[in-house]
Amino acid sequence: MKKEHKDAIFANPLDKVATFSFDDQVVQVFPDMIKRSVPGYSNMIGMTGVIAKRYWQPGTRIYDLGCSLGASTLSVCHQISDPSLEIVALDNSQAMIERCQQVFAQEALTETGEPRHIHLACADINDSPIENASVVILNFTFQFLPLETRLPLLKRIMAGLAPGGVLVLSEKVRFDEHEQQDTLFDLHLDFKRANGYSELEISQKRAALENFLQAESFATHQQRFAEAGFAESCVWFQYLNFASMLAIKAR
Ligand SMILES: Nc1ncnc2c1ncn2[C@@H]1O[C@H](C[S@+](CC[C@H]([NH3+])C(=O)[O-])CC(=O)[O-])[C@@H](O)[C@H]1O
Ligand SMILES: O=C(O)C(=O)Cc1ccccc1
Repeated sequence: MKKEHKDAIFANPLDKVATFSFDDQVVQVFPDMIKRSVPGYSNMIGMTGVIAKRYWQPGTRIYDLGCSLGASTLSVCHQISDPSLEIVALDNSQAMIERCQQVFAQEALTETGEPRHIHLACADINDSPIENASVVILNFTFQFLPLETRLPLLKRIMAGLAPGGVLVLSEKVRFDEHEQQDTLFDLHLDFKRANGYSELEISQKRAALENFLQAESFATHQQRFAEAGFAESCVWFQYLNFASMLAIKAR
């Protein structure tokens, strides 16, 4: 395994903070960055595999949309040992896909050491077919999609899911009540400080994410799930302003 590098991307003053990009530099430090930035990340990833095990229907696929370095796919592989399982893992960052390919070659193996059936591709999830799925995972990806593409994507996911299938959606969320928003937002900054990020790193990253990561409220997510045709949705995890939801298609 390649050594995991510490995230210091925003540690030095930048003349101009460019919009965040999932480039080579981010790929190098991504596991460290996401663990130190997203409260509850490991819990949500770990439980994603457990949820997948309950909802996966043999003969159908699992989709990991915005797979980055494949953490959700690996969680699924740890929980579902059936070698017939087919996973489609997509990301539109070529740098992520190249590194993810190495991770899967080393870690995504069956009990007998064979490679798992994973279709890994560099693709925009907004123009990729979603077919014959029983589990669709969007772990911290939906928040980066342009707002107007969010409902159309959920409708395509709904259409590609088998009856009784599930969507796992993990996101940064925002709150309509100002006090709650301020409290949980400030505590997230404290979470980052406690994980060793400096004020400069925090403020430069915040500038880089402005208008790029657009968090929405639980109410907005719930309304959209219903509009896309999901029979049921719920929040199954929340840690500060990060949460994971399930949306289930009727049987
Ligand atoms: N339109 C798009 N099409 C495909 N990929 C996209 C698109 N937009 C963004 N991405 C990809 O979505 C990923 C988001 S990271 C996901 C973490 C992973 N799920 C994890 O649980 O470890 C979360 C984060 O960095 O906060 C990046 O790899 C982008 O390239
Ligand atoms: O760092 C933040 O403030 C976040 O919202 C999470 C995040 C984590 C990794 C890449 C981009 C955003």
